[in-house]
Amino acid sequence: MIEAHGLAAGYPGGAGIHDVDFRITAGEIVTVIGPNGSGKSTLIKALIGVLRPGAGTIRRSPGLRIGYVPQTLEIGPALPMTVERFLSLPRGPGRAERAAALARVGAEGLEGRQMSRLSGGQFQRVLLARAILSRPQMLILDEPTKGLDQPGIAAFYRLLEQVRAETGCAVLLVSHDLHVVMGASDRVICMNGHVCCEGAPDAVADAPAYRALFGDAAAGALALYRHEHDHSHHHDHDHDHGHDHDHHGDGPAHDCGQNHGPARPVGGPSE
Ligand SMILES: Nc1ncnc2c1ncn2[C@@H]1O[C@H](COP(=O)(O)OP(=O)(O)OP(=O)(O)O)[C@@H](O)[C@H]1O
Repeated sequence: MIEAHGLAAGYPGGAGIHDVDFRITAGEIVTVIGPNGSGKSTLIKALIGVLRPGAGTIRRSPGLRIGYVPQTLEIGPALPMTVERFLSLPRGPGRAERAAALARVGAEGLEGRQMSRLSGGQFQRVLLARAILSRPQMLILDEPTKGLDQPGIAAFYRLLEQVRAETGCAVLLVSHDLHVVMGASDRVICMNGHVCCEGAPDAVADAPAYRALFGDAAAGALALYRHEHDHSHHHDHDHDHGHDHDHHGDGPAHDCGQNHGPARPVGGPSE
């Protein structure tokens, strides 16, 4: 759906990403992880075309419909806007379509509520409802679970899996929720200015670059992930969420070490 080679993109002063090869295919859930400032949002912006690459190539499937959920969207009380109004801008889908989108993301009945008065989890669901209204072939979400508690994060990931299963859309997301990411992604891309390592969650979890970047957080997330994984997935090809982790790159993670790019010491996945 999207393929990039030798991609560099950034800002005056030199911050950004370089030498990134990337691809995502139909129906995949791919998560980009990495420390603060490691270029995750920059990669997303380049892929969706709001940031012009300084080098490399990006190819998108012709007519690719992308539903984008941005990292931040401030709608304060100074800007009164109901959920219904928010969903009807700018494309103007019909009332039934809006209600169906809200129902699909588990936010039914919120139409009349003010956006500024939604809880964090409700707000994220409404953003997702808006993104799926364009019937995207790919959903791109930049830290959609920021500010949610653990059950909220897990529920949101289950929701993404459901939407993927129902619509077949690919999902590309940025996240700091290491242990949930490991359980819910087909493929993980670990960034630090460039792609440090990538592959199936198991393979990335074992990659030295991943462990070097995330330190103790990596070990903790891995232990939790493996524990949960043992109990919740049976690899029997009968999952109700319609995918199988074994389909996607179960070889060793591609690991190009951690001596390139703007690496800086990090104590954990988020500040
Ligand atoms: N608009 C901008 N102008 C200048 N520099 C920027 C801009 N946006 C981001 N940067 C810089 O580019 C680098 C990568 O930022 P980016 O937002 O892609 O990181 P990130 O991995 O998404 O971080 P976080 O986890 O904190 O959201 C950082 O050094 C950041 O300071």
